[in-house]
Amino acid sequence: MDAVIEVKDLVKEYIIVKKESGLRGSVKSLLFPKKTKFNGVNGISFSIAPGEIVGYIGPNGAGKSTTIKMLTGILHPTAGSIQVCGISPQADRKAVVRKLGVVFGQRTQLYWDLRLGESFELLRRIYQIDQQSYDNNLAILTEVLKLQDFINTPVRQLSLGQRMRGDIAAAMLHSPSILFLDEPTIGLDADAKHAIRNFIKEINRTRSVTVILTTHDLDDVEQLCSRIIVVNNGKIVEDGPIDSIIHKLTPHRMLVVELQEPCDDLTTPHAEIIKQEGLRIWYQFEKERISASELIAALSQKLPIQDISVKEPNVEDAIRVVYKTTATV
Ligand SMILES: Nc1ncnc2c1ncn2[C@@H]1O[C@H](COP(=O)(O)OP(=O)(O)OP(=O)(O)O)[C@@H](O)[C@H]1O
Repeated sequence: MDAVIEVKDLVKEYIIVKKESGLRGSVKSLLFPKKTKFNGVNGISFSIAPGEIVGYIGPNGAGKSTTIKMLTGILHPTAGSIQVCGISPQADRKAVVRKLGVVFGQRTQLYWDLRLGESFELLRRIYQIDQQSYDNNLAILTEVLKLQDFINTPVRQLSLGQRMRGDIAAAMLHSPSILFLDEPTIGLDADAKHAIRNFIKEINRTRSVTVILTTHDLDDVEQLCSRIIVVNNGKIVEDGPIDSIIHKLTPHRMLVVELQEPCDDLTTPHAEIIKQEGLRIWYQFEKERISASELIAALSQKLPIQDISVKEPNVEDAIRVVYKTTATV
């Protein structure tokens, strides 16, 4: 199937002014600024198929927002090419914007002084959405995002969770086929996160909306994304299905053993003890070298075991490995 987003060798160069220390340094930098070039995004390529939910993740300063801003036409790339539904955002931003819904968790596209419903109405006029599809969309969005209790509240009086639901509805009013979400659950309580995650799943399932999500909340990633693209220092360091990235990066599993009574020798040649608290011991083992059941059998021979559990590595364990190994690249 043809990609809805195709990015090739994307580069964004920023010019930064290096400040010298002290008052004299500050004055000197002001009069004779020392400019250096720096690539916030440094040669990124990927393609996204229709209906995918992709987590675009990476540590602070990795280049996520810079990429999203270029995809939505806010920033101009220094080099490389972008196609969104076959259109370049640089060549025809208006046409691309019609295909996109964009939500920046830290900012709002709603109007502070208007009621939420009035903000939507204003966006209807700006986007020139025909009345019937607007009415249909608003009815669905109001129900799924549970907006009815605050649709007549001025935007400035909305709580963060209500405002975020309003912003997501605003981004979906013109029925975009692609939704960019930048930190959509930041600062929200568990209920609001749940509502937003459900909504994302729902629009993806029922309308095949393609979703690109940047987030530091790995629960978002685990619950929503089938694929992750991990960026660091402006480059892609991993791209693929979550399960295979976890499998590749975390060859270890954990066996947690609870003993009936203290024992002198807890060691085994098959696993490493990485933590002990009272009668509870955490053994780390390589899943390629020994299976959990073989390790349990070996330990049962020598230890009086009360209880046992196996902990599988999750996306957080894998991401920690990526960030650690690419921090200084
Ligand atoms: N306008 C700018 N001028 C100069 N440098 C910039 C500018 N915007 C971003 N940068 C730098 O480019 C790099 C990538 O920034 P970007 O905002 O894309 O990161 P990010 O992955 O979105 O980070 P975060 O998770 O903190 O939001 C960072 O080193 C940042 O300091």
